[in-house]
Amino acid sequence: MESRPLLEVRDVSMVFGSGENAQYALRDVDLAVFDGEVLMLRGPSGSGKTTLLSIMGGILSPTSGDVFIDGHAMTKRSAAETSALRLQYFGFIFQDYNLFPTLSCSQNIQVALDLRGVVRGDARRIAAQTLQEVGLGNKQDEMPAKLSGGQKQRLAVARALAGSPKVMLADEPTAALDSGNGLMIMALLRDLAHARGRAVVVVTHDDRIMPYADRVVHIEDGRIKVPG
Ligand SMILES: Nc1ncnc2c1ncn2[C@@H]1O[C@H](COP(=O)(O)OP(=O)(O)OP(=O)(O)O)[C@@H](O)[C@H]1O
Repeated sequence: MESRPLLEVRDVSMVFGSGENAQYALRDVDLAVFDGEVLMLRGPSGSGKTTLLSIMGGILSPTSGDVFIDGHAMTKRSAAETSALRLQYFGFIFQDYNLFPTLSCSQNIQVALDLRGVVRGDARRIAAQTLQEVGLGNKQDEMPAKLSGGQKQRLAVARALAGSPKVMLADEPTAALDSGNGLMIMALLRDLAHARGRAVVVVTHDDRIMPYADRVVHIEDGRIKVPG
């Protein structure tokens, strides 16, 4: 039944340091992610989850192995080519929001669209629309400092959504939020996967959001743990 994965990690290993200080963060990892699913990555601290997420999105280049997005190799490319694929296919959400503090909510989204070559009038319109979608329609000109934690994360989600990513990668997106806000963020991400057929990968320690997972992958000591 399953078609070609949207994102595929093939035999990826990642070593930090060299010689006596070499440390394997990931070993021989294979993972396929399909459109329409929310995949959660779990595992103890230091097991390699963030490293894997960063490699999936082309933020880090693996020591060996390959990553494919929609059939395109992300690895063994120039930094400029990887960056272009990253912009075209991925959205990112982080625990600490990573907003631009000196820009308004709308401008935070518009700069992300500007990077993708969207012209200013369109960027303003898309920003307004995505803010509406995450329930911040009345905060367009507000500065991020004036928002609550939940609102800041919704703005970060809106910024990532605005680029219409095929894959959303989220690193502990609910860790700093109370339950209500955490569940609201997950509802937005699940809707992205289920209603719009995108893939969502979430690194999390947060038991409260586990009901939102379509699939859970466990990582230990840099390896995918096979169930059973
Ligand atoms: N830039 C780096 N330089 C050196 N070692 C690193 C680097 N990034 C990660 N590591 C090491 O790689 C291993 C995996 O780290 P990673 O952050 O991927 O784990 P994690 O599962 O996301 O942990 P946590 O749940 O605590 O965020 C750890 O031993 C970490 O110390």
